[in-house]
Amino acid sequence: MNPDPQDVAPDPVPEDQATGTPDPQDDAADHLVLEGDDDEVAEDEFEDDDEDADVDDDEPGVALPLSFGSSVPGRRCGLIAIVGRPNVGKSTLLNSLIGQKVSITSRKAQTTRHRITGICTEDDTQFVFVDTPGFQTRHTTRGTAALNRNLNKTVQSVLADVDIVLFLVEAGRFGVDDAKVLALIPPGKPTLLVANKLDMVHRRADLLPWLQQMQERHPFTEFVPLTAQKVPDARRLLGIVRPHLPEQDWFYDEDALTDRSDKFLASELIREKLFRLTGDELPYTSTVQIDKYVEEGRLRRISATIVVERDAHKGMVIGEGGERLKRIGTEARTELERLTDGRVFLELWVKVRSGWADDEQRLKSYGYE
Ligand SMILES: Nc1nc2c(ncn2[C@@H]2O[C@H](COP(=O)(O)OP(=O)(O)OP(=O)(O)O)[C@@H](O)[C@H]2O)c(=O)[nH]1
Repeated sequence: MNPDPQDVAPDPVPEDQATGTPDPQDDAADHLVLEGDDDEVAEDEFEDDDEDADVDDDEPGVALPLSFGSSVPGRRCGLIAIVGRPNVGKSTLLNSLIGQKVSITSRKAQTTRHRITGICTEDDTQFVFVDTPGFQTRHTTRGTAALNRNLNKTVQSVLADVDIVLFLVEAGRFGVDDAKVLALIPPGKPTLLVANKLDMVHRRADLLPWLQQMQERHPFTEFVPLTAQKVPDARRLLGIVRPHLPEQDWFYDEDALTDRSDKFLASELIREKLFRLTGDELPYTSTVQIDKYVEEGRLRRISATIVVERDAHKGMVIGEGGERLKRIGTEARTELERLTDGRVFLELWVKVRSGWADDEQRLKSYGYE
């Protein structure tokens, strides 16, 4: 949804001209556009996205956590990949592992450049699950060999970075699709053989010859039969994974992030920057609405509106000469780029909507039920 043309200044104001003078008369939006490396990226850089010219494709998985090396005694934190052929139960396992936690607070987010699919913090350990593109995609369009090669390369580089791999198969089965995934796991990488859908196996003893064959295929670190749908079963895995994660401080807050949608994540991040950078001045009734969220390859075009209750609040958000709005946008964009491992084009608006918090219709349009 685009901002209502009635409410919005007709011409986008470039970042360096973002106005700091809120219009007291109406709820016209003040507007800021952020793209690429702050001032350095010109609009036309985005024309040739398809060729990924402005995305560093050679290193999708090389970055280490920014907090790499720092350590809090007794704490562990690391990256985990869940891989397996389609339909083997990866999402089910992830859901059972991370449960229903949904709050994000990135107060001390020090993230990897990988796409995070879920985080679980248990006692002294933070488990960070990362996406492996290609195997997470349920319906890939019929690809060319080059595309497949590229996907495989991406998967391999992600797998090279993680601390441990959970290789999911259906207990008692191993087909061509499974073999293709297994072949991508780098030699020497700690890998658990997770035999899922154990509930479908009638006689456990039948698994023994199969297990023997599996051990001949790959030097698995451990064999874990389970039913991913059963939460205690899944969570037993955490204890097995834990010793494989390095001793270092957590990358995220204890109650951090989930696999909520990227759009939700974007609004939460902007909201977080908004409140952090306005301190106690801004009432908590202010909110952020995502008007547009478009993915174009690894570029995301995001348009968001900060909705405040009074003109005075609008001034606080914009700051002198637009400085504060610029900082909110820059910080949100930078973090979104890290989290999505891509480029972000962020457009920010500020609008006054008196009493929006009491207006049911608007609450709905801002994503509150
Ligand atoms: N019986 C049984 N079914 C399971 C189990 N785990 C997952 N399933 C079912 O298997 C199907 C596929 O599960 P998903 O979690 O979507 O599998 P996925 O590997 O994420 O699939 P893709 O997204 O296609 O890669 C779903 O119908 C699940 O309900 C299990 O432990 N037992």
